[in-house]
Amino acid sequence: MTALSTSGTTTGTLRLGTRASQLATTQSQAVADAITAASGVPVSLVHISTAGDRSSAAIAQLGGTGVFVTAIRQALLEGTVDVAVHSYKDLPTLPEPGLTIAAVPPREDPRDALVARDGLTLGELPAGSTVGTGAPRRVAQLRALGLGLEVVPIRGNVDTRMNRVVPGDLDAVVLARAGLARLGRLGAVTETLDPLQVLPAPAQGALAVECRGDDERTRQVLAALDHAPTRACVLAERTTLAALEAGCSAPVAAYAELAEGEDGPELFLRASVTALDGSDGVRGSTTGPPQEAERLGRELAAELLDRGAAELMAASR
Ligand SMILES: NCc1[nH]cc(CCC(=O)O)c1CC(=O)O
Repeated sequence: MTALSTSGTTTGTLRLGTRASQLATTQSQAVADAITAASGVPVSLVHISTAGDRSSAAIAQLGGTGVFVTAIRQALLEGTVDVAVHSYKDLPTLPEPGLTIAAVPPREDPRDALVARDGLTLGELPAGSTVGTGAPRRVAQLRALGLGLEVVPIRGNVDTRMNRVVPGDLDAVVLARAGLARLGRLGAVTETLDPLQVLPAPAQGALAVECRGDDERTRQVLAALDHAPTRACVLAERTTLAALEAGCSAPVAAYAELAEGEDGPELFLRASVTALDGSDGVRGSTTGPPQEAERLGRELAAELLDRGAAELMAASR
């Protein structure tokens, strides 16, 4: 197939805006390659600097992970780029006027991963061990395990965080397995955390490929990358988060899986809200057809709110 010449540039090349971090450029390049493989359309990467990259303040203080997204979306809306690839879990739950998520590619393993000294697992770390993570959801769930772990707030890119596991610094860090997979760093993982212990963040491991809503040609090109099962799971998880009226920095986890049931595909959705100090929490689950992902998310959130989720989140602020 040959490239059509109706994009924002005269050459037919799609311009894909990306942050300069290694994770962002790696996943952007993977999507760029998939676009070209599926449609023959050439894609060029354009680096964009965001407030989150320029500051080393805690993400929560900068206004949440949305800081990584704003500058990229601005470039899309201004027309300086045609496509953006986001880590889906970093996107605010409110849709952005003028933009559309044109593709949700197949998801990576969404679970969290432990990178610990001496090959240790979570259960093998002695009480008092230091475990680094910046995400309130991970902080709360790690404390709730009751293992006596000392959770230490850290941030920075994947390599910066992994490099903290050295004698005299941290005993372990917890990261998204998907980020390590994309960077080819799975060899450092000492345990993939069971969702029964640490439930992943809504949309963790998934990508959102975004373009302007009125850019029909780009929408059509990107549609070839869409994976309906991933889209349904992410929709269920993010609807739960939105219905809890929680931001991305609330200690909220949600994880949907698709399995083949007797009457067709079944979506199994779990969610939790945990007090930041780990002293209390609520968990719930529901199942139903993937076409009803939004209803499942709303109903699970309503159940958790009934059981005290709002109070847990308020106490965690
Ligand atoms: N919060 C930052 C962030 N946003 C997306 C990923 C990579 C994994 C993913 O796509 O979910 C990470 C790193 C991490 O949580 O360790």
